[in-house]
Amino acid sequence: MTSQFPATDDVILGPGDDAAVVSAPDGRTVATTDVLVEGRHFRREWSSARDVGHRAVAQNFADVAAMGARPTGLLIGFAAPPDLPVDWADGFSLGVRDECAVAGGAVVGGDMVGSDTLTIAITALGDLQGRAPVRRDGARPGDVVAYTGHLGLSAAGLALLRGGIDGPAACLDEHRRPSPPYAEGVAAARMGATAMLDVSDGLAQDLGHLCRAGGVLIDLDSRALVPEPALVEGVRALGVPPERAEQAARDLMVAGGEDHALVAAFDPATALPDHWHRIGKVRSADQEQVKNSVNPVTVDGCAPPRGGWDHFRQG
Ligand SMILES: Nc1ncnc2c1ncn2[C@@H]1O[C@H](COP(=O)(O)OP(=O)(O)O)[C@@H](O)[C@H]1O
Ligand SMILES: Cc1ncc(C[n+]2csc(CCOP(=O)(O)OP(=O)(O)O)c2C)c(N)n1
Ligand SMILES: [Mg+2]
Ligand SMILES: [Mg+2]
Ligand SMILES: [Mg+2]
Repeated sequence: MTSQFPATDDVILGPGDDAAVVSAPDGRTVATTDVLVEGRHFRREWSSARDVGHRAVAQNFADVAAMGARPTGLLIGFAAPPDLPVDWADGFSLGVRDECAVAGGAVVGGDMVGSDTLTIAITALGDLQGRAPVRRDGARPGDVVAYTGHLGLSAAGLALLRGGIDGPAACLDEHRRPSPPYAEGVAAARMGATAMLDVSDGLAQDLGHLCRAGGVLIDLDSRALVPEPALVEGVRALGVPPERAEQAARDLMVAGGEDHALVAAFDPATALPDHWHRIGKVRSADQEQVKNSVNPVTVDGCAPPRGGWDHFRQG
């Protein structure tokens, strides 16, 4: 499984010994881990082995990017039932290899064990290149909130798969192989982003973490949340009537997760990096207000949609 993973300049010693050695020129390494469990995070009927390889890497390197770091190394814990076809493991490895090539990191090690449930536990490393990490707790009142990447496509893709609907491809593809804007994490850090995270659970939910960490509130501007045409198309394919499609798509942007878009706060005097879209503002709050608030994140001053899925269960 390991020989097909190419090394990069960061790899001093790759897989094969008791541990790998990855360079960290400035002495600051970002480390993060995420686990994917069959049935909860992916289904073999909905995603190919190669898709799952892509997604496993993307989910982890998105967290590296969200700290403002450059992806360097990956360690892959692969726990599989004994009857897992060898082809599946090979396909998974190809997906991992190809997503590593996109993100810029390398597989430096891992472990393979037997398990009743197919489970993939990845640890990802990144290089801060001498910068301070962009944390969740740095947003200040008055900051602009902006995102880059996709919002809502993956959630639409999941709803389409659940409904057995074969399209539009842009939604299904984003669910199967999310495309985090890795390089934008570094770009945002260079531009002085005050706080940042990747959207895995849903925009409003994840921005809630940023609010609670920073003791602030965030209000999103619905006019700035412009759904991409493929998302509106996906919502239409789910059976939402045309007059409600735009709003349903916007709700998916706010409530859907797993696209691994990057969302960050910036000082209002800073020009946003290219490809970033302004979607809201950080507001001041007293600590108790934030701690006790069910919805520290609002849209036009109102509670955000609770979840994207309800819309489609109706249809
Ligand atoms: N079991 C755990 N042990 C230690 N830290 C954890 C554990 N689960 C989550 N964390 C930490 O909590 C933070 C948020 O985790 P999570 O919500 O999974 O983040 P993300 O959505 O970015 O993957 C991370 O810093 C993560 O490392
Ligand atoms: C089969 C299947 N069912 C449901 C989902 C939806 N889903 C699973 S986990 C998740 C949220 C993110 O996962 P989590 O494990 O919390 O990742 P993290 O936030 O740690 O990156 C979502 C929306 C899915 N991806 N696949
Ligand atoms: Mg996590
Ligand atoms: Mg994250
Ligand atoms: Mg994560």
